[in-house]
Amino acid sequence: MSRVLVLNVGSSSVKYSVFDGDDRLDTGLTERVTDHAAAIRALAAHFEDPALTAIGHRVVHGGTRFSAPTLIDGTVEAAIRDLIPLAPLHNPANLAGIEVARALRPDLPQVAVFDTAFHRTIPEAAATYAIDAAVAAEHGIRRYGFHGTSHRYVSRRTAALLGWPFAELNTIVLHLGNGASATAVRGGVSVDTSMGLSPLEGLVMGTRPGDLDPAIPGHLHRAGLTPDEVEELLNRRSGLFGLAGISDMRDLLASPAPEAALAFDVYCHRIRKYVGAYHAVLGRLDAIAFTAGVGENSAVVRAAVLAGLEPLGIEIDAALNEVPSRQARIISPAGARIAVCVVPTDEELEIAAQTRSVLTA
Ligand SMILES: Nc1ncnc2c1ncn2[C@@H]1O[C@H](COP(=O)(O)OP(=O)(O)O)[C@@H](O)[C@H]1O
Ligand SMILES: CC(=O)OP(=O)(O)O
Ligand SMILES: [Mg+2]
Repeated sequence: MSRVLVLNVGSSSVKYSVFDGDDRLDTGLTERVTDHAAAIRALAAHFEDPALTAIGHRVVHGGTRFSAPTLIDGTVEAAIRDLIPLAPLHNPANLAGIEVARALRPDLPQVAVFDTAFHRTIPEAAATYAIDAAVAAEHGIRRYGFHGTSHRYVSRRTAALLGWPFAELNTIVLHLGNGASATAVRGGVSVDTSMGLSPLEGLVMGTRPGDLDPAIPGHLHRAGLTPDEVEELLNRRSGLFGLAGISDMRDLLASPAPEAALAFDVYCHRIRKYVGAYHAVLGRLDAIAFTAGVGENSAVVRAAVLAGLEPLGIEIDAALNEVPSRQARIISPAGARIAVCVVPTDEELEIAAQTRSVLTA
């Protein structure tokens, strides 16, 4: 039996799990992380297990080069490093995880599982930005999409929950964590997603704005901010934090400040827009799945996002929505045309399976 340690280093959290096959032997979560390298080093004891056979890593940006899980060597590590400008909150932290793992267990194979991989199926019409085609080609400017490991896992779990073949179900997955993204999944395949070249586009997040008028960065630059200051503003001082000074949804919901109420409204309005857009992209919509920290735990957010969408066939049962549970579950009324579900993501389980698939291939 192969034993795999998985590291999932996100923008605000570090998660690890140890699996024997699909059995989770151990798991842990550090939240509200600012120093990722220190949070990873604190896990050193978990790397020492002599029964480990591999280490699997979540890596956020894989560019066009990686569409499958990949055994990490110096060349792969350099490629992940080259993509840092496109994922400045994530790829450095993912590399820190790889470096700590290599230092502690040079004897073990390490595998990278990329957030971008699931989205390599997005059609050109959705992946192409309407700018000068030669400039876009020269600079690799296209929609890559992120959280793909989660969108893949959750869309498959949603099909299992509903008893539908994965290859026939059309789903909108709303991954609402510190980073957040929406994906339209048609028959098991990602056909559009809200994050783009980088994990900045789309939904409002803890510290990132999501969609913006593209004039804004240039306007701020001409007003005196350096390009690095604009990047910093957009990655770390926007989103819920920019609007209300609070990036964590639990704290935002507990705040009585009017800025917090506005931030909540902006956050939910943006998600609603994407639900409508992806309903149109899919044509026939069968299911909406809420996942990740906010999506799994906040009944208030789920209710606000979908309120008033009954004319689209989208409805939540208020009592079912409020039931606290860690299980995948349906929260739409019995007989609803579109199933609304809460489906806990498990990026670590998916990364462990993909890690094993590389080593047994
Ligand atoms: N009970 C809850 N109610 C509302 N939000 C929650 C709850 N539990 C966690 N969250 C939110 O989930 C977000 C973190 O989600 P998570 O998926 O763990 O993040 P990451 O993007 O770092 O992986 C935070 O904004 C946190 O406040
Ligand atoms: C891609 C991304 O935003 O990831 P996270 O939600 O972990 O920050
Ligand atoms: Mg996450």
